Amino acid sequence: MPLRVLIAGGGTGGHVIPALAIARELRDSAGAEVRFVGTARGLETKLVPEAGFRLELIHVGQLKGVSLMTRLRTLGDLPLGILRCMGLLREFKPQVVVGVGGYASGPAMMAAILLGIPTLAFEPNAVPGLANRLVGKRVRAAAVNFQQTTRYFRNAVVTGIPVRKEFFALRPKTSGPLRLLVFGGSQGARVLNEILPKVAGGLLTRFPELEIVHQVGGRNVESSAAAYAASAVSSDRLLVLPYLDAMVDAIDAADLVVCRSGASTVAELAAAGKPSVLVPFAAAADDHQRKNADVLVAAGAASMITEAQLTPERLIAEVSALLEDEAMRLAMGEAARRLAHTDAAGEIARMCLRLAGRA
Ligand SMILES: CC(=O)N[C@H]1[C@@H](OP(=O)(O)OP(=O)(O)OC[C@H]2O[C@@H](n3ccc(=O)[nH]c3=O)[C@H](O)[C@@H]2O)O[C@H](CO)[C@@H](O)[C@@H]1O
Repeated sequence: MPLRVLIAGGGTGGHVIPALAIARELRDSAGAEVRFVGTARGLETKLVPEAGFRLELIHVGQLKGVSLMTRLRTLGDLPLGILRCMGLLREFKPQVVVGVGGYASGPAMMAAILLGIPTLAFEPNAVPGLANRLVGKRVRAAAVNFQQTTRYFRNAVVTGIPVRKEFFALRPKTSGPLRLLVFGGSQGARVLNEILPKVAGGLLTRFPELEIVHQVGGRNVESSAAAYAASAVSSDRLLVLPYLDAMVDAIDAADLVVCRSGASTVAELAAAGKPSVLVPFAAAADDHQRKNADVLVAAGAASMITEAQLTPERLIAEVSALLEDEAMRLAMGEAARRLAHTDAAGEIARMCLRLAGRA
């Protein structure tokens, strides 16, 4: 009988993308049948079917950044969400349930715990989000990215973050046109969208070979185009995009990346061995993007500009210094690569097999 694994959670790319790396590994190396549980408003509705996995939807309201009424309603709906997950579990009969954090993760993990199905939590950030904090001490095992995170869980192992295998195959870039890649998280980043139009013109003039590719987020294409127009930046060496579907290719083609320091993003930069200028999202819970960035900076793999320090002058200075210095970029890329966890997906898949008694 094939191994069956249910992966629960989603919301942003930061939850869904590592979940897909785990799912592919379970399918390809263990022949497992993997299904997902998510909610209709998460990025899973796009990415999971595209990757060829089945997605079940449950209704879970929001708890963070919403009114008290909405929070109460979300809590009131929780038992129904758990019941619906228990129904899904009885039907699919997985031997393991993996919770990756985000909306659907909490009810699905609670349902699995109530039914006595082995659970594994995955937590990419230094301090777990709400869903994982609630179930942390009741899961059978957990896979985390930081040593300090192990204390929130039972049987936690530092595996690192699973990223798409293709990132590891990228080689340092030493030819082709000079390219700067700028992106926010899966939704873009407002501070980058505001500052790039103020620095792009100067950079394009200073580096006549330079191309800039800027991912602004699905909802921000028009406002960003207007901001570039207002700054009189118009060039066939500037490309503004809503979302990068082919992130591996985009990173491969870049000499330097300016981006946020979400957990998967920094794991991918490490796997790809790519130098970067990181601008942590200051409002992230427990300032966790800063912690993610600190790890790369301490290793000489990236430079960091906090939002408080972010000015056009500072950004131009950091980016120009790196665009001018290929040796420095290559050294940073090598340092990044040394931080990569090369087998996180494999380790997590083997943890699932052990929990299912298949090791
Ligand atoms: C604003 C916020 O709360 N962000 C959180 C969210 O970020 P976010 O969802 O941005 O998370 P990550 O940086 O972890 O991952 C983004 C993922 O989206 C991919 N990508 C991004 C842009 C694009 O155009 N195309 C594309 O494929 C990246 O390659 C990466 O795999 O979850 C992360 C993991 O819990 C947290 O560390 C972040 O702090």
